[in-house]
Parts: sequence; structure tokens; C-alpha cells
Amino acid sequence: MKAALTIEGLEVDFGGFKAVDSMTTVIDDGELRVILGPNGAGKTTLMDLISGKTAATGGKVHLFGRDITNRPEHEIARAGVGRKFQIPSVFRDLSVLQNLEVAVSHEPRVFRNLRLGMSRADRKRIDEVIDLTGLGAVLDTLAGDLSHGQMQWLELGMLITQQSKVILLDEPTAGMTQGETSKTADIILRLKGTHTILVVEHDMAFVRKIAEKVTVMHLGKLLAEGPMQTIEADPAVRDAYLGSGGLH
Ligand SMILES: Nc1ncnc2c1ncn2[C@@H]1O[C@H](COP(=O)(O)OP(=O)(O)OP(=O)(O)O)[C@@H](O)[C@H]1O
Repeated sequence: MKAALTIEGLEVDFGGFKAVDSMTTVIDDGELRVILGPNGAGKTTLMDLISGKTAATGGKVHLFGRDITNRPEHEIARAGVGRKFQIPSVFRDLSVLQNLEVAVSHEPRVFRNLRLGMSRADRKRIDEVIDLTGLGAVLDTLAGDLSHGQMQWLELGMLITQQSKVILLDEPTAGMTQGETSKTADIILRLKGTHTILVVEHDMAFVRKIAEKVTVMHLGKLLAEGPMQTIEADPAVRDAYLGSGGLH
């Protein structure tokens, strides 16, 4: 199996405090990896280091064998790492379809006549994303008028349209209804295999639905890694969550 992301001894030192420390893990191409850990474990910071938002003070990140450690954020994004934030970066004044067209073109200003100049492959990709996200009924709706869930799916769809190969999702179900959470799980499960997905999430019902291999962080370090069932039974993991109510 080819590695999509290779993280080797990664660390960031914030004035003597290592939020991520000696972190090592390999995420295979097409894998869906869930990152768990109590509050403050370093999960978001790990994503910041992978995406270039925060500079590492030690260690390496390789993307399909290419060293992307401490490269500028836009360069890492262009190399194929897409990040979805809790506040979506969609164009609120454009329709759903226009947002997808912008994502395919990488060029916000040319959206007006884009359909005409779009390649068959691009059009196909947009159609696939519409099918995946179930946004077909709201293609003409302004993104700003979408429901919370729809907006999250649009942003995820935009990452796929712009051909992100590795997708980082930080608490993708935050603020979602149960129905929206369930649909998000379905979308993520459909992406598995064609995309490499890293998910940080606290909603354990959602995690149990999607998780295969899980990485648990604690105090910036790797605490445990393996199948969800093994992780849930691991005494060290239970101890790490003590005081925060356990894996819930
Ligand atoms: N820029 C920074 N400077 C100093 N400390 C920071 C900085 N960014 C994060 N931290 C600290 O690093 C630790 C890890 O934070 P991080 O947000 O990565 O944890 P997390 O596992 O994502 O937690 P949560 O589940 O609560 O979101 C925290 O103690 C946080 O306060």
C-alpha cells in the first residue's frame, strides 16, 4: 500500500511547550483515519502542521513521498492537501453550482462563462460531487442561504472538485443535526478509497460509524493506534480520558 502521508517525529515547540511531540504515523493512500484524544491533546495542531498553518520545529511530513514540511500553506494545498474548517470558506454570494465551478477553475473571476470553457473531465467531476453531496436540488441556491449541513457538504465538495487528494476534517459534524451527521458519515465513507481522509472528531457515535484505524493522541504524543475495537478496550486510552468522562 502506498503512503499518502508520512509523519515522522513531528513536533512544534511553543516556547517550551510541545503541543505536538515526536509524532509518527503513516496514513495509506485511500485510508480513512480518525484522530482521537482528549481536549488539548494536539489534534488540531497536528492538522495545522500538516497543512502548513503552523511551522514545525522538528520532524518531517511527506505527501506521497514529497517533503512538504514547513512549505507555505498555499503550496501544500496545491500539492493536494485540502483542509475543511468549521466556518466554511464558500463564496456566500455565489450559487452552489458557481462555487463548484470556481473550485474546478481555481479562478474566482472567470466563473460567469465557465461552463462553456469547461473540459469534459471538469464537468464530470462537478457532476460526481453533486451526486456525492446530494446538493442537486439546490444548485441555484446562494451558498449563503444553505443550511448549516449543506454548507459543510458544499465546502467538502469544493475540496474534491479542486482535486485535493488528502482531506483534513476537523470536527466535521460540529453543529449538525443527527440527520446531517449521518449523511456526513455516508459522504465520508463513499470518499474512502479514492481519497485519503483524516478526521478529528469528538462525536463517538459518528466515529464508530466511520472509523477503521484510529490514532489516539495524548499530551501531544501518539498514545495508541489500531482498529477502533482495540482502541476502545485499551486501558491506556481509558486512563487518558479519565476526568473527561471517557471515550464518549
Ligand atoms: N499557537 C499556540 N501557542 C501556544 N500554545 C498553543 C498554540 N496552539 C495550540 N496550543 C496549545 O496546544 C495544545 C494542543 O491544542 P490543540 O488545539 O491542538 O488540541 P486538540 O487536541 O485539538 O484539542 P480539542 O479537542 O480541545 O480541540 C493546547 O494546550 C493548546 O492550548
